[in-house]
Amino acid sequence: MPTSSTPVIELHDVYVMQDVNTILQKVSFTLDKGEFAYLVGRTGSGKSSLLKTLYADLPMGGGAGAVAGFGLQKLGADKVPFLRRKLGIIFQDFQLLFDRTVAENLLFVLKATGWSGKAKIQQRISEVLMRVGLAGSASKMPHQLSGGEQQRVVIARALLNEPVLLLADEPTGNLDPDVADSIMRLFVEINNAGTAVLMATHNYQIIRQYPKRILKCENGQLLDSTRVAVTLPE
Ligand SMILES: Nc1ncnc2c1ncn2[C@@H]1O[C@H](COP(=O)(O)OP(=O)(O)OP(=O)(O)O)[C@@H](O)[C@H]1O
Repeated sequence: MPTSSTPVIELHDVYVMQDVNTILQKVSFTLDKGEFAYLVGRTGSGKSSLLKTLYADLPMGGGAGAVAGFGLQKLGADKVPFLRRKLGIIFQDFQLLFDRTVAENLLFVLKATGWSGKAKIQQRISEVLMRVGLAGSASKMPHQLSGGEQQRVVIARALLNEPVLLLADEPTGNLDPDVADSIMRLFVEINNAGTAVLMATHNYQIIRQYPKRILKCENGQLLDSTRVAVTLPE
C-alpha cells in the first residue's frame, strides 16, 4: 500500500521502448512527493517516450516501475484510467476542445472522471481557474484567449483531480519568453503547494533561472543530476 512517504515515481532498471526498439535502458530514479525535476535531452533522445511510459501510454520493456502507487508492470488497461486520475498530464499542443467554452472543457474532464453534482462541479471549475489566474474566463472560448492563457487552461484541467504528479512535455514550447516565465512561475507555485512535477523542456533559460534537479536522456541512458554532473544539451 502506498504511504505518504512513497515516492510518486520509482523506476528500477526500466527499459523504455518504442515498439521493438529500446529508447532508454536501465532507467532508475525516484521522484518524491512534492519534488521537481526537469527532463532534458536532445531531440529524439527519449524524453516523450519516458513520459509516455510513466503514464502507461507505452508498455515498459523490462525492469520494475511504479507511479502514484500503481505498478507499471502488468498494469491492465482497466487500471490505466485510475493511474491517469492521479496524474496531471500537460502537452505542448494545448489540446483544448475549441468548440466549447473554458468551463465546458473542464466539465468534459470532470464528467469523464466520474464527477457528479452540479454545485460541486461548478465549485471545482471555479477553484482551478482561480488557481491559474483565469477566474474571469470560464465562459470564454479558447480562441478568445492568448497562447499563455490557453496553456493556463490546460494546467487548470490537469489540476482538476488534485494530482500527486504533473507530467509536462514542453509546456512552454510555443510561448514567448515572458509568457513562458509566467507559466514556469505557475508550475513552481503548484509544486510549492505539494504536487510533484516532472517537466520535459528544451528551455534552458528557464532551467538557469529556476535551477532544480535535472534528469537527462543521453545515449540511451538517463543521467540524474543528484548522482552525476549533468550538462545541458547544446
Ligand atoms: N510512435 C513512435 N513509433 C516509433 N518510434 C518512435 C515513436 N515516437 C518516437 N519514436 C522514436 O523514439 C525515439 C525517442 O523519441 P522521443 O519522442 O521520445 O524523443 P524526445 O526526446 O521527446 O524528442 P523531442 O525533444 O524532439 O520531443 C526517437 O528515435 C523517435 O524516432
